Amino acid sequence: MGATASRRLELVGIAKAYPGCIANDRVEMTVKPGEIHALVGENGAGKSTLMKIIYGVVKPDAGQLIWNDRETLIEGPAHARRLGMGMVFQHFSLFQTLTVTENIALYLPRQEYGSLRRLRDRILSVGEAYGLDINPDRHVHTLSVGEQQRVEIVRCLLQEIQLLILDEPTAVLTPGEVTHLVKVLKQLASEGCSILFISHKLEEVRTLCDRATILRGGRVTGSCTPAETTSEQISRMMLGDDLHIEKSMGVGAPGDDSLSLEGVSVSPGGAFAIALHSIDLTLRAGEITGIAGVAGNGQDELVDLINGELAPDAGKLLLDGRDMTAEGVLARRRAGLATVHADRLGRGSIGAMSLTENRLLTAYVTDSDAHGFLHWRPLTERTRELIQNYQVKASGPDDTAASLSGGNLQKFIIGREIAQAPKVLVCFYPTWGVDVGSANRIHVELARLRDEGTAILILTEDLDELYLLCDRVGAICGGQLSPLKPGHEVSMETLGQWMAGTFSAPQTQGVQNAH
Ligand SMILES: Nc1ncnc2c1ncn2[C@@H]1O[C@H](COP(=O)(O)OP(=O)(O)OP(=O)(O)O)[C@@H](O)[C@H]1O
Repeated sequence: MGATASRRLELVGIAKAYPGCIANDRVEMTVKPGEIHALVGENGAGKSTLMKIIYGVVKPDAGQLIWNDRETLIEGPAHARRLGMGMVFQHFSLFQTLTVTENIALYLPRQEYGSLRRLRDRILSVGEAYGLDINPDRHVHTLSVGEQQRVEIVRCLLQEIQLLILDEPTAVLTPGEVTHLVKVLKQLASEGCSILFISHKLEEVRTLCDRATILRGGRVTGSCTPAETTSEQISRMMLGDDLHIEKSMGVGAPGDDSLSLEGVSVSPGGAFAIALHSIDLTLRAGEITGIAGVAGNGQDELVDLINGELAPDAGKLLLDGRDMTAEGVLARRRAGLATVHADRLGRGSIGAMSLTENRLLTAYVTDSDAHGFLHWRPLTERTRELIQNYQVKASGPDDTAASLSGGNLQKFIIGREIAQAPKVLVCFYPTWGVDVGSANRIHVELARLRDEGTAILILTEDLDELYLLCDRVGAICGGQLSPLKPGHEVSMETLGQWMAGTFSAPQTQGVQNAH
């Protein structure tokens, strides 16, 4: 029946309210068989909620769902999967202590995969068929964000699938990986599988999707054929007429060395962790340095090393000229180091805690008084300011982190770190899942922080963002750092080669990185 249906999915009057917020307001939408359909909208517009309703994770307050021309009540995700739906969530639903194969086994009915060995073989063959390289034996906690996402995608492709829902699947992929994924999605669509795709990358929506539905404040505000619509027109449907995008971030005026790694090496902390080899890196006050790289090439280790969570085997770390190699996380934070982690709901925040409490997780150094006491009222007030300044969609400082949409949580976390005016800011994926307007605000704030003298390190796979923001760019591959050079001296092709590991040996790094 699925193959002959005229509508793979139709939503009629779908509504969902949370305390203090209407997440979906009488949403109407149709997805045809084999159609790649984008759902776009600002942070908190209700996109994830709508996807969760389709997939049976969230029950709507009202409305109907028509599946393959028949009204259907989705009882839950297992039911949705039996019907032929698969979903890749924004925050991965993987068990960290289990292997890739074990995780996927939990998701499929036993009769479908037989034994773990057979499942392992199927994972390998599906991964190979779609160019999604994953090792079925690795434990999920050893995988980078990008690798975990590949597991989620492969897991959906193991079943007979008629509708694949992807909540920002490309946000953490490199351009090469995105190209791969686009191929996979186009192939699936040509086989009749419909794709529902949430993305904040409007150019990607324009090149990939047949139709787009635009949500604003929980309501459908328009739909279009993306190839025939400009990104600017789509942005206006999403954000209204007040959209203003600052296109240039200016350039830094580098001052003194704020943080230096001198010949730092780290042996792998676990069976699958990446060793760092003789890293020389200097971050200067008033400068943004950007490091590109395919996920899982040592970025996590580099951040943990700078942060004080990973001790080096050799080499030195200097913060503001002080040797802090032997110091831990707290001492480094007190010395003015701040970090925005890749994992925003886990390391970046605690879901069950309020926004004020989450602010305190890292701001207690700046927010406590001279005697170490905390004063709740000013803290709440500062949290309220943070919510306003970064236009975080929340009803107030008492909201839990888990109740925020992904992009709004990202805005909150990055705003929290910027507000502390650190001397050094290390920032993983600064605008992951953030809509165009808010991404621009974050870029402007990062440039302002740089101009005030902070040394900023950005790790991202978004090369457009890297070139837009960074004064110097480089790449990390296999735990080795490429040269770092001004953006205008490094073409995207060269940077792509560096990401693939084609650059001079580490012995010469000190020379190449010298300014
Ligand atoms: N479990 C929840 N409890 C309370 N409020 C919620 C919950 N889930 C979502 N919301 C609220 O519903 C609104 C829509 O959230 P949703 O996650 O659907 O947005 P989104 O469009 O996917 O945003 P983003 O682009 O940031 O991912 C937000 O204001 C969010 O705070």
